[in-house]
Amino acid sequence: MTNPADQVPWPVAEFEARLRGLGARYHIHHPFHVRMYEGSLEPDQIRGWVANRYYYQISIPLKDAALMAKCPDRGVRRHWIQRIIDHDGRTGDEGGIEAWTRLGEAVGLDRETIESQRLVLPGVRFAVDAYVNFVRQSPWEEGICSSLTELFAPEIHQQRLNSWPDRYPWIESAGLQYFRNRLSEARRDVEHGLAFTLAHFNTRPLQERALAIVQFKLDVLWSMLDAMMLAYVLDMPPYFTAPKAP
Ligand SMILES: O=C(O)c1cc(C(=O)O)c2c(n1)C(=O)C(=O)c1cc(C(=O)O)[nH]c1-2
Repeated sequence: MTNPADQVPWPVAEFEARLRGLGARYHIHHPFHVRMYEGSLEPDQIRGWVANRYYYQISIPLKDAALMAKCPDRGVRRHWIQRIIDHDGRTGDEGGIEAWTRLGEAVGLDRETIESQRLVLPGVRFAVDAYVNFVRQSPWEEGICSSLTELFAPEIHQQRLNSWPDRYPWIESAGLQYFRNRLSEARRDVEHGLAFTLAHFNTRPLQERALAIVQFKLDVLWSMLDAMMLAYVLDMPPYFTAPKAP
């Protein structure tokens, strides 16, 4: 039998604290990310990360467009459209995907290699696609909730800005502009996404659903780094044990 106390919604402050508590599982704690922060990654490992994360960057506007396409609320769309502009850019402000590509060039990748997606690992592709497909298939309100890992993103961008210049002095500082831009963009996005989630997910089952959605998104981010850890740190890229093609 369910306990009626389990059906009472958490007060908003407690719900918010539970959402924020999921930060303990953010990919900032993944061993690949810890190595990156500590400065112990080799240039090729940094290049692998940037080339793989490119796939996340180009998928985010597809995810945001899918959400907008089914959102009947004009006020929400007015907020959400800014996310697409942030990544795709406009004339005179080339946006996040271009800034990420410049980060790729600053770490020694050429544009063609990044844009070809040749270095994207299957595990990263599957994880990112799972996020886009989740938003395609779910109610738009759940799509908004799934962006809430961005609560924890300013800290991770700031950590990179603090550590990379000392630990990876071979990377030109101009290449880090993406992280600088995201500090304010992520804060603004999450203010809206969090206020919406706290108001909309207002019964206990909905609140529990919201926590499960954010956990799913944490799984996406963690799994991306698992694939990179295996390929670039543990030297076990896909098919490394498979017989060579004749
Ligand atoms: O570098 C990171 O660790 C990181 C994480 C996340 C995130 O938490 O999903 C995003 C970003 N960066 C990011 O730059 C970004 O534009 C972004 C958009 C979203 C989203 O779910 O809509 N997450 C993130």
